[in-house]
Amino acid sequence: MQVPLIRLQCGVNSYEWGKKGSESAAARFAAATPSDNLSIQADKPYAELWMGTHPSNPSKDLTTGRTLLDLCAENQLLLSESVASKYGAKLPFLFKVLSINKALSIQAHPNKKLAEQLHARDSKNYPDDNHKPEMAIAITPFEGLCGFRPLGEIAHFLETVKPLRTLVGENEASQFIQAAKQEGGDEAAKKKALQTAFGGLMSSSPEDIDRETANLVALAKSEGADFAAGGVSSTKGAVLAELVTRLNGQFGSDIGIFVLFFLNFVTLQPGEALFLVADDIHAYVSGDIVECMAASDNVVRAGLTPKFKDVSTLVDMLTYNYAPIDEQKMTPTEYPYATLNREAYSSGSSVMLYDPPIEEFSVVRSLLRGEGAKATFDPLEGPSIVICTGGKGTIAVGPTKQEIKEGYVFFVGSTAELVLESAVGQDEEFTTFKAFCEI
Ligand SMILES: NNC(=O)[C@@H](O)[C@H](O)[C@H](O)COP(=O)(O)O
Ligand SMILES: [Zn+2]
Repeated sequence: MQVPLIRLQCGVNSYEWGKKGSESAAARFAAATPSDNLSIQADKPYAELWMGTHPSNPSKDLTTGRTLLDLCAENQLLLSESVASKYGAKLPFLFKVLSINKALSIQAHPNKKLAEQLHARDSKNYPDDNHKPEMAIAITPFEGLCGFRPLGEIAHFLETVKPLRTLVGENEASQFIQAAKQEGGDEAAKKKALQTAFGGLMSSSPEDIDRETANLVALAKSEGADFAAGGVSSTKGAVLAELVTRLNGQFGSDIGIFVLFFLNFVTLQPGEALFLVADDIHAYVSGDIVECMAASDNVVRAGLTPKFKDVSTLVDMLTYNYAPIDEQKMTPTEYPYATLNREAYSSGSSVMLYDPPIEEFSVVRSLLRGEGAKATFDPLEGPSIVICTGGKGTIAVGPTKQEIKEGYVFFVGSTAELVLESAVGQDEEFTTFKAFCEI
């Protein structure tokens, strides 16, 4: 049976935070594939390229115009028996490119049980009954807020940033500081103190938020590097001052600006990654990323957004885990199921695996450097989606070979032996990301 290699036409969402026009990688990548309903407008934001079978923006077979969802429903072998029997006749993951001009919402994604409840209660705002653990891999330098800071850092900010302490509340702040400074101590009590302090912040009135935002921005502008008493080792005062003024410029007076002091500020260089389990609080701030997640579009938001906010649900659902920045990052490993040819080895090409601790997806990034560098992938018992984010080459499955360039997206059916070959110059790179599920 001929295993299919299907060129996909993928949709792009224009959320307000997306980069504008052709500055957006999501727009450029979408425009690389012929489409009768996409013409990039210079002043329009293009936030997310969606690759997959999610019904909100299903990818289509470029040749026939049929959705990948329909093709998988018709022939579950495209997914493999094991994947289709566990996840149904659709991809278990949703694969995206995000191009971020201004901060995404302060958000978390509900776990499976909560997703079912929210979907049953409010399917308009919660379109799926599925969890949404997600992984982000930087294509360009990326900034994000991910997970609660170590408690000592939050205590430092409550002691040194008066507008923050005012919004949290004097009692909640001092109880938190006391709990945070206890050596050892009861972990559950510390998380409870964190939830009380964070809940105090998030229940601030609009008048208080307006007043204290003005005070916070004035301090950030006047104190600069001395802001927040110089900050903490992971986020210096000058960085915080710049972030406060930047977010204020993007959103005006907003409780999300104060959440900065509770969450780790993470920067990723291209190829670095982070993984967020369900119920982990985060807000991406800038950069272009590849993102992969379980098949769901459930977002619980609480700030930095014009969209529907559900603050009480967010405060109640969070794990209140806290950890240093490095524990938020993922370390890729060499992918053992790809064979590089001599050109690829000698040019320093790489095939790296990003493998989060969940079943629905993993991602492989291939960097093939110079003409003729080639990677041959062992067949997978499951579906894959491949996107080229830089350079050009060919993609082949058995006797079927096609050209692939920046922005091209392909679906690769189960049990395919996939071959990627570079067609770039000596010192250039042919970069692809492949999301897949194999159980
Ligand atoms: N962390 N990234 C994600 O979860 C993306 O997949 C979501 O689609 C975005 O968060 C959506 O952000 P807004 O709701 O527009 O603020
Ligand atoms: Zn998210």
